Amino acid sequence: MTRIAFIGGGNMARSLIGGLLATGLAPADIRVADPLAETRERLGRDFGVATWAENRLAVADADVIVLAVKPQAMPKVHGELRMALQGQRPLLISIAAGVRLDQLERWLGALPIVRCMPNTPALIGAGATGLCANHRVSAAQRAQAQHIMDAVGLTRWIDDEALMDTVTALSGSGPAYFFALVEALEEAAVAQGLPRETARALAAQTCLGAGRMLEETGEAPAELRRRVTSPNGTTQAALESFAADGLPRMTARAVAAATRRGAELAAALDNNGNPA
Ligand SMILES: NC(=O)C1=CN([C@@H]2O[C@H](COP(=O)(O)OP(=O)(O)OC[C@H]3O[C@@H](n4cnc5c(N)ncnc54)[C@H](OP(=O)(O)O)[C@@H]3O)[C@@H](O)[C@H]2O)C=CC1
Ligand SMILES: O=C(O)[C@@H]1CCC=N1
Repeated sequence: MTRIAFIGGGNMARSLIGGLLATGLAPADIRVADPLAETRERLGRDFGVATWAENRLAVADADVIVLAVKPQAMPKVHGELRMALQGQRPLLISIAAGVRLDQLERWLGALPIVRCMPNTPALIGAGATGLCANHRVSAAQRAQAQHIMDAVGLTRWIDDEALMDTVTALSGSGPAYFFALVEALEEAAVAQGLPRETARALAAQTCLGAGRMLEETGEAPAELRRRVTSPNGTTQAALESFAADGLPRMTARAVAAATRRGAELAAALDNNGNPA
């Protein structure tokens, strides 16, 4: 039995808790700390997990602690946890964007730490998570972290921590890019006269269908794209328009901006955990 304590009960904690419970983990093995009474009540109601207002109470006797707060909340959290964790040696899992392993060690002590970058589809078991461990993480703890993240979707270990900001920019933020594309497709179709509900349903199902084809056929995206694109047909007209408007360059710039932002979030915390 693994007791997992979540620090922060927001969007990502909800996604992970929902996914873990769906795989059979007992609600009694999950505890959550969040400052907001309303958030705690909702977690208790929706998932049947125990909640606390104080972080130190939630982490007592936890085997795994998941830090699920915004990077900006880290200074407060590490101040509260450092004392509480004296004499305890849990596995720490941080999902905070940008925050580096060396920073977490400096703030929380020489603990085994896995830095993860999941995404919100974890809520429906379709998450994608990159994981990166410090040298204190044992093989058993590595398996433990992977087990938790496997419960909510696909996992990949990232050996070079510097690439975790890239993972964040790709799959951490990525669901929002696809939602934005579905929104844009919906708007384009509505502008041409399609009823909104129909436009949204067709756009969303197309996104789902394309994703499932990638997964189920194992074909390269370029090959699947080629099969949709009849010579001189409608798809070719649209793809040429995308190319003329610089879709690959736009995408590369967006991913670079998100990657940079991850590093900035960490740099802002470098002053002993306090915002610079
Ligand atoms: N959202 C996403 O798609 C992803 C997010 N992440 C990372 O996950 C982390 C959480 O993001 P997300 O779930 O979206 O954020 P949320 O704001 O939804 O959740 C964070 C929660 O932590 C609570 N909190 C704030 N301060 C403390 C504290 N001192 N102790 C305990 N809890 C506290 C917040 O309460 P209150 O609201 O009252 O401040 C809030 O309920 C971030 O670091 C983010 O980078 C990673 C992958 C994907
Ligand atoms: O936008 C953010 O900073 C977080 C990290 C990845 C997804 N959401």
